[in-house]
Amino acid sequence: EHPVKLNYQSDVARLRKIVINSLYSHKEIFLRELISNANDALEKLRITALTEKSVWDGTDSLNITIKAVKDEDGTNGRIVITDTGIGMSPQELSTNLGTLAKSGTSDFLSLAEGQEGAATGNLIGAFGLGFYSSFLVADRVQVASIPPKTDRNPNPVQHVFSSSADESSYEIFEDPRGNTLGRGTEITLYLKPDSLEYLETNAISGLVNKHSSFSSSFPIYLFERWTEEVADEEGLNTPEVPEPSEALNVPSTPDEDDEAIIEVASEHDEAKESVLPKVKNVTKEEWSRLNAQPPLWARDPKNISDQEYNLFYQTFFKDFSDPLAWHHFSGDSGSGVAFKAIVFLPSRLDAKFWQTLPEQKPKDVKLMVKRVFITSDLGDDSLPKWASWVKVVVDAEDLPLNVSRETLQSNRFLKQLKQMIIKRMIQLFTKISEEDPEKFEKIQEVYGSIIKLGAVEDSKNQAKLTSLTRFSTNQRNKTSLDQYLENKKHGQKQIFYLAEIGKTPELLSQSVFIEKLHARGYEVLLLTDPVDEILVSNLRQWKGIPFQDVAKAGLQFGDEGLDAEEEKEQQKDLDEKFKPLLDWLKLEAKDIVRNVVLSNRLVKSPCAVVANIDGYTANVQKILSAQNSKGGREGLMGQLANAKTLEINPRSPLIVGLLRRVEDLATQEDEKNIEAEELHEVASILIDGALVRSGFEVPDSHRFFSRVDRVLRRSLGVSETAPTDESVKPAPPVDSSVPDTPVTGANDGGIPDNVWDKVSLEIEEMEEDAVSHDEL
Ligand SMILES: Nc1ncnc2c1ncn2[C@@H]1O[C@H](COP(=O)(O)OP(=O)(O)OP(=O)(O)O)[C@@H](O)[C@H]1O
Repeated sequence: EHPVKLNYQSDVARLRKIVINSLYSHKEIFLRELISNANDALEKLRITALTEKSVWDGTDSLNITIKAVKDEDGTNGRIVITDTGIGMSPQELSTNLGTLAKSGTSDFLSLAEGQEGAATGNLIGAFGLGFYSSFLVADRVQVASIPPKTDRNPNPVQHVFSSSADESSYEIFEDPRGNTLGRGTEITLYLKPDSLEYLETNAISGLVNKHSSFSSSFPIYLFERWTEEVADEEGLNTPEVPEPSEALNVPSTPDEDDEAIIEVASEHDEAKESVLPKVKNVTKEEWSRLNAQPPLWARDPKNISDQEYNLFYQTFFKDFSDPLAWHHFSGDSGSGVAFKAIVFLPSRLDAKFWQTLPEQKPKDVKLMVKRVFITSDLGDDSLPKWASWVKVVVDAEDLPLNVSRETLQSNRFLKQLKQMIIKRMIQLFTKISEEDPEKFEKIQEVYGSIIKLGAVEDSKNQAKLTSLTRFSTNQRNKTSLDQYLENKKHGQKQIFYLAEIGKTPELLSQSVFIEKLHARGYEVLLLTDPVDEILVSNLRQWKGIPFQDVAKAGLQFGDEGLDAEEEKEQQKDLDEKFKPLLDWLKLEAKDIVRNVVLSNRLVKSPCAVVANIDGYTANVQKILSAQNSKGGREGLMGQLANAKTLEINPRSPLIVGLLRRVEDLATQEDEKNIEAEELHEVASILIDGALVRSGFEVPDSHRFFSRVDRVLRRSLGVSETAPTDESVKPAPPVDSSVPDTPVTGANDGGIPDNVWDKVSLEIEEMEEDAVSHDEL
């Protein structure tokens, strides 16, 4: 049988290129990926054997072996990774390794191709690049494989898949060595000159400990060979181990019992003690078990270092960055199922989390039973959207092992599991908030909005989650609602807040609405996150104290009743004094606001527009008009839009000046017309200015600016009526003809002009042809 040469599917070629070019700094992951494939193949064999006894009778061992082989001259070498798993037929070798069957691959590829190094690393980490990571360290890879005997395939034949890193094709041929494997797959990596460090067994055992001790529940053995000096005494000769077999040779199935070899080593120790021994060099070898430790989650947290957790997390959840925090615990579900679990908070959210929120489903809650992975789909008992990003491993002790999806779904354990994960997440957040302010800041950065979303979504845990929310205020950067209440002033019966989406807290803190509150020392929450205002209107109150939007009517400091009689008198005088201005402004502003009052919230600014209780704040109006532009609800909008009040500041000189002019107006009958026109304009600008200052839009910006222009003219002493010279040069007359030669110079320098010359020459020749044809 001749080798068959086949071309890689184009996606594979692209993926291999990305792997080779951009993952260089992560090249060590090849081993983790190949071990994880071997593990999957063993798992598949075991599961197939449940229904098809002939593939595995349960006696021979299921394991993974790794052997590094140096070339004779020591310059090059290869690593051979073998498993006794399900194996592949020649067709499977071709479809599994020569094509990419995964959905979403093309999307992934186009994403990865637009990114550099580290970013690609993250992407690929999330994607899992499997077999192709071989080419990070190998310039040639050979995969020998043979599936188990079955009724349909009673005489399987071992085949080899062979490919070089720089070729766009691969070969498949019958293994000239025959059926050396019996069953399973053997991958031989011919190492690149820059990857020869992996020929050292220490490097391999280091990597397996680092990345793979938790990625396989099957034993992993490493072939070790070393030279020792032993006493050269008769009868004590240790026979030399034969030299390593030729390429593609298979290591014998490792002895499950390593003890014998250790004994040899102790003999050597004794020998060393003898006086003047004759020594000779003896080559020794053994298969040593690498992943003897139980999986991390099954161990005692006391004996696990942070670094181990980090590495476990990275390997298990394929995330290249460390987790922000974790919680490792064991328990009993209450329905009698004992389990161990670790809840991890990743250090960042998926970039698309918020855009894809409506479809969010957790994909990293991994349910294991007795250390064997069962599912990460909890079906109906899935976590709520706000918590869907959490990464969890749960290992239950006594659910039936081969639970099907149906029985899983109806299992009480899953319902309890969901509650438990949420509970532990909140506990973890709370603990960090109490014990580690620095880390809590990081939590706020990544999960601040998520926690608020949770408080809105999850009514059962609303109080706990709300306690964990933090807000900027006019006085400090981050405050909890409880801290806010601790800081409230005597008599204060409202939690003051101001909301404007997309503004910075710094900008918000300069709003007219908090001028007086700020000057008097009251704290105001500054809400800039879209979910902030949703949360506040959802909560309505915290510990019995209602929230008060300071851009709305109804604001009370709470110490009004404490004012001295004298102050009340003063207020009454002011009301009386400004009555003419208030009445006049009410008429002027009747299309925009429902009322005009003296303000108790302004200090410096002359005026502001405040939404009535039933009206919309500028923030809400913006959201609504964005929605409204897509149709509907105009009537309500219009009606509620002027549910506003114009507040004026009686202490502002501008307002005092305006009062005086309005009073004069009443007395000076003769000049009334011009004067009234001018004042009308001032009032319009003042009202429009108040709207803008308060975050609203002016109803007609064109009119607004022509008024401003007129006032500017007046203050510059320029005639208000002097016309602007509006004459402009008109465009040339209509010309509908199409140029018969392309306009030179119109090609923006992209194509040189002489090319156009040639093109037009050809066009001319063609035209001549056409003419002569007609004449015929
Ligand atoms: N050691 C092996 N034994 C049997 N089949 C294997 C082995 N290694 C790979 N395969 C087959 O080749 C396929 C492709 O492997 P590859 O590593 O590229 O992707 P994957 O394992 O499916 O995905 P991922 O690496 O993201 O988990 C596997 O799905 C499996 O069917």
